[in-house]
Amino acid sequence: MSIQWFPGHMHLTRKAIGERVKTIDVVIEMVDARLPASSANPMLRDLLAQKPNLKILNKADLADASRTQAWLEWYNQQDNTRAVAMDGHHTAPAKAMIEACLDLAPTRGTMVKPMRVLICGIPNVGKSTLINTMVGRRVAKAANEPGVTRQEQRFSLQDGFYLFDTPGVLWPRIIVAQSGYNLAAAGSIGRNAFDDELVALELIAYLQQYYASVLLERYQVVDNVAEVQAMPDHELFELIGRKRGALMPGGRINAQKAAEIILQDFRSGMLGRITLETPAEFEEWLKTGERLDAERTLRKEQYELDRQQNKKRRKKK
Ligand SMILES: Nc1nc2c(ncn2[C@@H]2O[C@H](COP(=O)(O)OP(=O)(O)OP(=O)(O)O)[C@@H](O)[C@H]2O)c(=O)[nH]1
Repeated sequence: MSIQWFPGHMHLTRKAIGERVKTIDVVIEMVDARLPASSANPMLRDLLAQKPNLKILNKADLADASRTQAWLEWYNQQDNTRAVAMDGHHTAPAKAMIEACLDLAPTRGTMVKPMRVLICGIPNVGKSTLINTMVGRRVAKAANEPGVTRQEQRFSLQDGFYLFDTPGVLWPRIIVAQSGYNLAAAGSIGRNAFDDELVALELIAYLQQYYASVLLERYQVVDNVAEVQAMPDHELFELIGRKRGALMPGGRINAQKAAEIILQDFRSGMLGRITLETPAEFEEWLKTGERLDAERTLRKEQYELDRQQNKKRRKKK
């Protein structure tokens, strides 16, 4: 699936982060606990390599608790990195973020040497919500549409602790195919950048494999888990659409409407707590993605070389 969503302001964001990070003590990258690796930003990884890093797995209330635990362990094994999981609407876990930053940069956090923290994350991951929770009132704009945060803002969270907010960012290229589907399923990429039906089918296929009982309970279109697992994904999709009234005149399935119902059920948590990737799974996807990407780059270079040679030949004639 190719994703055509890359607003121009993201180039500016990259530049702004590069500048800002020079005077920053800890960088927080907020990711979506339902898809931690897919919602991380490879561009940030390079920009921020030298700084202590706090990963916030946000929307943990929507994610599978045991998988969240596995991700926290995976991140906490990495150098210079801590990870916490939270629901950005609640104050107590949000405060854990302050503790984790002080742990990562123990010499900062006083009036003389204030802690300067930068919070980054892809659009819609929940940065504004967390800032509003931390500050105790609505200072950052939160919305259920990607890309609402724009200007950099600075917030004082307590004496000697400053939080800088950056505009929403996304990478220019998604190397892992599954990441595109997972981001789309979670609603983290702009509408019209993807095909809802395709995304819903991918989601169903994944749920059949790992969360079949969730599909059984929510939609009750077959009698047991084994039937959910055995059915081709498009047949299950159609049964769900019919059951939920996604029909066109004449009784044909309205695939767009069926897809929207399923995606909305996932996004709102109506399907239950679900995580779309594990650390081991993502490592596999990444290997495949990087191999395909290297092949694509090679093909592109070869094409460019051929083009240059043809041009020279034409000139000689
Ligand atoms: N269930 C749940 N929803 C959350 C959580 N945090 C944020 N949300 C919701 O996610 C949506 C996006 O949150 P924002 O705070 O606007 O996200 P943002 O990262 O500031 O987004 P941009 O402005 O696009 O950069 C809103 O509908 C929030 O209510 C959370 O921990 N759990």
